[in-house]
Amino acid sequence: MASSDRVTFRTQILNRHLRPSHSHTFSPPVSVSSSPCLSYIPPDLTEPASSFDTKEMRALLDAHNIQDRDWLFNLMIQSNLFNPKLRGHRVFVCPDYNQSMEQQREINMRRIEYLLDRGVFKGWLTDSSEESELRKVAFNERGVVHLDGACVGFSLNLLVSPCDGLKIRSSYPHSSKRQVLLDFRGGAIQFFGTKRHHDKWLKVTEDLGIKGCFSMTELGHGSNVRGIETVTTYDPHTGEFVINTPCESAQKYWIGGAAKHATHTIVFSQLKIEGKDQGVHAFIVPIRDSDGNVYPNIRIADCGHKIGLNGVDNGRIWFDNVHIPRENLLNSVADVSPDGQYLSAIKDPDQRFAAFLAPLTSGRVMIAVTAIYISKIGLAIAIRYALSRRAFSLTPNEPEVLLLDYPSHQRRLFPLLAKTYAMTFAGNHLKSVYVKRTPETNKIIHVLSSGLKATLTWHNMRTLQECREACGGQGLKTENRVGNLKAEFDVQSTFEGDNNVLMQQVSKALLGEYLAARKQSRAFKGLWLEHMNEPSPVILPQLTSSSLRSSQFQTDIFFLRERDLLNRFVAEVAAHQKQGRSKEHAFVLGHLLAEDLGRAFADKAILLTFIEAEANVSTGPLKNAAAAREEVMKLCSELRPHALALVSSFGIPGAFLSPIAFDWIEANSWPSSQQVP
Ligand SMILES: Cc1cc2nc3c(=O)[nH]c(=O)nc-3n(C[C@H](O)[C@H](O)[C@H](O)COP(=O)(O)OP(=O)(O)OC[C@H]3O[C@@H](n4cnc5c(N)ncnc54)[C@H](O)[C@@H]3O)c2cc1C
Repeated sequence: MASSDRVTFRTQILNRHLRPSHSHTFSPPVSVSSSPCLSYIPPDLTEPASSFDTKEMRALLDAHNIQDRDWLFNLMIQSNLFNPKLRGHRVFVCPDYNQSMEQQREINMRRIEYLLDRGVFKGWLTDSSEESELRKVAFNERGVVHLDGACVGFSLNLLVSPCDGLKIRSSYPHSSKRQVLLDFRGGAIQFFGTKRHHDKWLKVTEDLGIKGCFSMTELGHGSNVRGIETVTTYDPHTGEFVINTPCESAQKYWIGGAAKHATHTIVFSQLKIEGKDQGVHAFIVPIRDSDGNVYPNIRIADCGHKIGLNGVDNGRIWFDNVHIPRENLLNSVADVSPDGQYLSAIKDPDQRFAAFLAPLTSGRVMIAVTAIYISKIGLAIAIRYALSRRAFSLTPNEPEVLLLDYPSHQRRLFPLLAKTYAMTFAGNHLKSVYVKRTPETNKIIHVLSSGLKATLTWHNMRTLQECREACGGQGLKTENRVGNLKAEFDVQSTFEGDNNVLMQQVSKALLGEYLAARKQSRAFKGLWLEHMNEPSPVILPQLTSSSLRSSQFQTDIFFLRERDLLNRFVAEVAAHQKQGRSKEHAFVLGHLLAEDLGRAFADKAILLTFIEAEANVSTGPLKNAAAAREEVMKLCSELRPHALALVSSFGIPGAFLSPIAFDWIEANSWPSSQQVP
């Protein structure tokens, strides 16, 4: 077709679209007569009378700062920035899903400023009391519930604390916009700095006088923080550090807040003093002026559009011999004197690195607990939908069956609901040990937050996928949120410590304690391994419904699993050592067992915290698959009458269902008690 013909052809098509001929116009029917297919009765979703009070249940689940959470929500619904919507006499806030990436980034900033003006971030960085920390967590949870990724923007990235990118590794704080900007991801300044940094930087950051970001990851090194290639040297003549990106793989990558808004960053870099490499250290580096102009010798590029979390402006940064004052070294673990001497009380580089990264747990704590809130959103949506949607009649001319009355639908959603309920208590426990942290509890917080972050975020993604499918085609609509939540929160399994790498850290810590206790012939202490001091639990061959539901049985089986994995790992490595094949096989085994052991630890932690929270937990894992299925269906039918009240408070009444059971039922790989050493 000649180009002029093509133009004519296109013009005709456009013309037809814009001015449709009469014959192509869709005319709605003049009147819609009543017909059976229109006798749809909307579901009655008023809160049902149930055997428990949903307000009390919410208090139990949220556990703290209930009024603060409601106060924050009220602030949000008073501003159009949060897109409030009235539906059925209730106000909801949700993101505007039609915004471009640029619009999402800008509105996030304006939301943060709006909340800042109303005192939401008061004391965010300057008040480290237990109450203040719990308030922060509550705000994060509340924000996440209502804003999807935009809230991540609000909640995790903007404030300079250790939460947005905190990967532990591996560790940098995970990222929401608030966390990035206000927290410098995970309170890096609080944790890595000393008084001189606290006095100078915390208040101004809290007031958004400067906006921080957290530059740990590089193009070439993510989980492996020790391998980063940015290099910093010290010039005693000027009293300045000089930061350099020596090669392309050393460019900082994924830095939340860097692409547009951040004025300062914390750069993680190798420190070289007089030619000697002293390992990874952190420095405060100004990158932009308050008008947004990037400083000389710094180059910044945008990471571009992502599958989710587009309210966060992730960027790449290169440093070309950038000079900063000596005082900008965050010196909690090591310092450099004006004449260029490297000073640290910790001589061993491995220990120094561990001490350096140890405080970066807040991001993981925050991610673990918010993941549970996201699961709650998905479940509330899917279960409410299943109480309104009908499909197929069992007998002709009878009403169609509610989705939630199908046993298969119950089997899909209720175990996830029950697990989410149980995991809430694990999350609450994690928060409480975190806010009460002392140097002695650092190790258990590291292990617990790693195991729970991985387990809860994996659970969240699995839950959202099931909820999406349970809503059928409606699950695909962005405004129904579930699909969008999948995209926004998928990254939780990667940042703040990749889940698989975190599980390796958990198993490494458990094995370390196991080997030390065995070598020194001492009792197990810490890391919740004290059960190993007792004789191995014996699982009875005949399991009944009541024994399955007893908390004794459930704890026994979890203890047994952990004991079995530890014993097996050590025995197998020893056997390979004998055969002179130690290293490679230990490496392979370590990797294969690491995740199992990490999961075993996290499941045990969830169960124990659940039991502690609920006096009479029952139900449990089954070895016999047929009996297991029967038991699960029984439990589902017990849960069914309460389903709506449950999602209204995100809980289940009493304690008749132990969610963890379902994992066990599905996994037929459990060794019999006879096989356990
Ligand atoms: C949206 C987003 C925001 C981010 N924000 C920030 C930020 O603000 N600041 C910042 O510094 N970083 C940030 N990051 C980076 C993030 O922390 C890293 O992506 C993460 O640590 C993983 O590193 P990586 O991408 O290099 O993956 P890799 O480390 O390359 O891992 C890739 C895969 O290999 C596996 N793997 C790696 N090592 C091992 C091993 N030893 N054994 C077995 N398997 C292994 C992992 O499990 C993973 O599946 C962000 C990332 C994203 C996506």
